[in-house]
Amino acid sequence: MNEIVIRQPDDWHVHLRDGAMLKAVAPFTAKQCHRAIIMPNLVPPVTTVAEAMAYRDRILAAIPEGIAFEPLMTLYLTEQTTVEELAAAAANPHIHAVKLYPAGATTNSDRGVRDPLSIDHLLGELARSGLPLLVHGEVVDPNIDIFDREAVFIDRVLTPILNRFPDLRLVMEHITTTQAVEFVMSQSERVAATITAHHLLYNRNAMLVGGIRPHYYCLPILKRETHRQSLLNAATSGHPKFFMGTDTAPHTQSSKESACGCAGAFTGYAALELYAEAFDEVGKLDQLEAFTSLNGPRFYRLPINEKRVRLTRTTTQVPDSFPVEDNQHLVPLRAGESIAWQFELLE
Ligand SMILES: NC(=O)N[C@@H](CC(=O)O)C(=O)O
Ligand SMILES: [Zn+2]
Ligand SMILES: [Zn+2]
Repeated sequence: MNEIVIRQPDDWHVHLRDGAMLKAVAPFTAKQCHRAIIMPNLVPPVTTVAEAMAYRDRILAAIPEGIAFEPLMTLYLTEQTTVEELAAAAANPHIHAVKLYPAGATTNSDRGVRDPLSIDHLLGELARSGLPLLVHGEVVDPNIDIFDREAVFIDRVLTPILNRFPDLRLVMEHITTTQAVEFVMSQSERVAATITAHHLLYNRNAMLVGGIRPHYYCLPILKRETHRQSLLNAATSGHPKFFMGTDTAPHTQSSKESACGCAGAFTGYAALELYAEAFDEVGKLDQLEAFTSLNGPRFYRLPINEKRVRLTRTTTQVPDSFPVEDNQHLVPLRAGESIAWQFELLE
């Protein structure tokens, strides 16, 4: 297959940041996706409905004229979040989820929740309203190896929470392991998962063999090949529990290429092309549309997009970097290499 036409996708996990970075990256996501779930881990985080509405306005102001893009806002759960704020979020048409970051688990998660088993009043409210809880699923226990943190989180945190709240709707974000695939499959339809393109395309060798490659460092960290195979099976299965969430997570070149570099990979400039490569690798391009454009709206109870997009098999060169501001640059995943597909929105 050298060409494929599918419904326009949505990205169910993006970091658009703020200020100059927002202006630099928002157009990329808006060019490909009609909607995107906007992660709230700004500094300081987006914790109230009022802050989410103000951030939404800044995002819309960063989208080029003539592009129809809908930011689907989320709130960042803290230990100070109130039940009233969550009820107001559920009643707001622009807020579509609430995000749980275990404190210290990832970029800008310091204000997250130290003990996710201590917020039953908040989880009870989400279960009542039906507003989905999106979870960065890794424990922060220093005794747990970084490659095991997702699997341990399932046993220690996710299982008890889901047992306590049978109505809670939950998305395990950016899953990276066989254990996560099996866990999500073992649950009812109220539990789903996003999968990134980079976790479908790469195992940990990409980050560590032949030199340490900071642009492949993201959290949860790339795992071994068997896990990548499980993710590929899940994503290309057509099962409605799995959908696209790029976790495009831009950081400036200087903050990535550092003795203590930030976690996050910038893939939003070519999200669909990268997913197409992964699906093509296993001969499953016919399942791409379910993953990128049908399963997400179904879980979030939103209509399917009307527009179509075309992917054409054409080798395209990836720039070494994109400008942000002044001397700041953004290095994309695959910088200086090529991508096998080209994206086009059909009007
Ligand atoms: N994925 C990452 O490695 N980084 C994300 C945070 C996150 O999604 O965990 C970021 O905000 O940079
Ligand atoms: Zn995360
Ligand atoms: Zn993320």
